[in-house]
Amino acid sequence: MNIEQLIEEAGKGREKAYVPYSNFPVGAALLTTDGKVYHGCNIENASYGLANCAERTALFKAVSEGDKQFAMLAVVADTEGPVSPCGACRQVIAEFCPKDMKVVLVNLNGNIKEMTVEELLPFAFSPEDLNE
Ligand SMILES: O=c1ccn([C@H]2C[C@H](O)[C@@H](CO)O2)c(=O)[nH]1
Ligand SMILES: [Zn+2]
Repeated sequence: MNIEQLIEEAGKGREKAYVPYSNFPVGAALLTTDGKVYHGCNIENASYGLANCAERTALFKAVSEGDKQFAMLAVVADTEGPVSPCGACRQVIAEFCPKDMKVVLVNLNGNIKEMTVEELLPFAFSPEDLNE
């Protein structure tokens, strides 16, 4: 699975978005090291603050199925430039994904920004910080 293919999968995730409040669908596709793809979409709620982003949906789906070895994440939304994941998602991405893993951020016009997990959240608070 290459970058372009994973971007296409993120688009499929976006089609499932439940966004009656923001009308801002976001899609994600999370590739495992053994080649499986988990799709994610944002899922909103009448209690607005309970919205779950596409990135966290994909990650939580994977972790809940026992997959925790990730190779790449793609995220797509209809933004002016490449979509920028929120702070909560950056923290969750940093929890589960290697620092040097590629995160591919795109919009519907084909603008692509490739970053690493560490670039997305420098100096992250991480599981190792809890070890004495
Ligand atoms: O990277 C992002 C940014 C925003 N959202 C969602 C949250 C909310 O449902 C909507 C508007 O913020 O977009 C995502 O899913 N991912
Ligand atoms: Zn988010």
